[in-house]
Amino acid sequence: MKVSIIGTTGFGGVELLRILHQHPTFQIQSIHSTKDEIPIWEEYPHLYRLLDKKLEPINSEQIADQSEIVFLATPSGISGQLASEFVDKDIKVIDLSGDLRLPSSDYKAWYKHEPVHESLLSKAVYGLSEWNMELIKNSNFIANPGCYPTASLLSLAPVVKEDLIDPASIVIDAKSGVSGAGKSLSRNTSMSEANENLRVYKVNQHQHTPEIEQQLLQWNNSIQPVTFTTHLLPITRGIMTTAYVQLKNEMRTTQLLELYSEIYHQHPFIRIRPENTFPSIKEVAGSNYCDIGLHADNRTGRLTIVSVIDNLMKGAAGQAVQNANLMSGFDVMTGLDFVPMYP
Ligand SMILES: NC(=O)C1=CN([C@@H]2O[C@H](COP(=O)(O)OP(=O)(O)OC[C@H]3O[C@@H](n4cnc5c(N)ncnc54)[C@H](OP(=O)(O)O)[C@@H]3O)[C@@H](O)[C@H]2O)C=CC1
Ligand SMILES: CC(=O)N[C@@H](CCC(=O)OP(=O)(O)O)C(=O)O
Repeated sequence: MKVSIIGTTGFGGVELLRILHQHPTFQIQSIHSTKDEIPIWEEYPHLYRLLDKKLEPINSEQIADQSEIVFLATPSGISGQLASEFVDKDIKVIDLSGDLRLPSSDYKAWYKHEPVHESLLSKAVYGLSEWNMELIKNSNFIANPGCYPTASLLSLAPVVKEDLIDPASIVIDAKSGVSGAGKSLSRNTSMSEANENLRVYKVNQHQHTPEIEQQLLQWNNSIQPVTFTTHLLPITRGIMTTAYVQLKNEMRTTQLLELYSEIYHQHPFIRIRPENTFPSIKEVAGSNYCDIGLHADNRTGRLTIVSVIDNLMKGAAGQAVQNANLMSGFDVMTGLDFVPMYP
């Protein structure tokens, strides 16, 4: 199947290249950029002699004629416009941005951009692979989830769906490596500011807050607004979310681990860690895994759930290819069977 990438020179785009280059069924047809028409290895020398492709201008007609799947690894505000040029044609579109994940009013309030037209928005399926599998399989248009929502939602889904927690008690403490901010230079992600530092940012204003709440509410309509706080870690890849929730009734850690293991049993990318072990970011780096560890504190009645992903893989390009696999009728693992890059 022929696939094309727009926004190829960004961190999400170049991660898509890494995955798709060795995918057994998807074939990279064309790669697109607003930049000069140069070989991709001139922009990314690690691809020298591995990928013999030139960046091409974004000509939607031509891309639509040549591709069966288009990945949009473009910024919010841009993706929505580009998507509208493809969705009515008979090709599949997977968008990595936040443009198609939220209702217009929330998008406007949190992203501060003009939302896309309702007719386009209504066609997009939220691509949280493990939980929206059937909808994804039957869709041609995917709003790939944000990186933080992926880690947070996968960790909270079982207790929220099973109605085991006080719905007003959710606190998510989240930390990300700097590649989450994309390739553009910024002061906070510069070496001198980020290295040997830990910085909190967008306190109570992060654009992923409504995305998390929206999905939690679909699972359990009693859920109240969540506290979601993001921090910048001095590492390149990876996200850790630590969720704190109040259990409605006393439960043992073993019971909860059994529940999580049962629920995620058939989902190869979700690894539930044994009791008293917790995942670290490096244990999933470079892979599409989401690893989850948890502990119920019987002193406080609170449950602590730790979830780690690679923001560029399960948090972006990896989940996008997982969704493309689902849309194409392939096994989810196809082309995504990466062992984490440890150490
Ligand atoms: N980084 C991450 O961990 C995650 C990112 N995302 C989302 O994925 C998308 C891509 O993120 P990321 O790769 O990090 O971002 P980057 O900033 O690294 O790259 C974005 C790319 O978009 C292209 N672009 C910029 N402006 C335009 C435009 N006007 N028209 C067409 N293309 C344009 C650029 O490519 P060129 O210069 O070649 O045109 C640029 O390289 C974003 O929406 C981001 O929010 C989602 C989850 C995680
Ligand atoms: C570390 C870092 O800065 N991360 C970014 C993630 C942005 C992102 O993925 O944007 P979407 O809204 O399109 O999903 C942030 O926190 O804003």
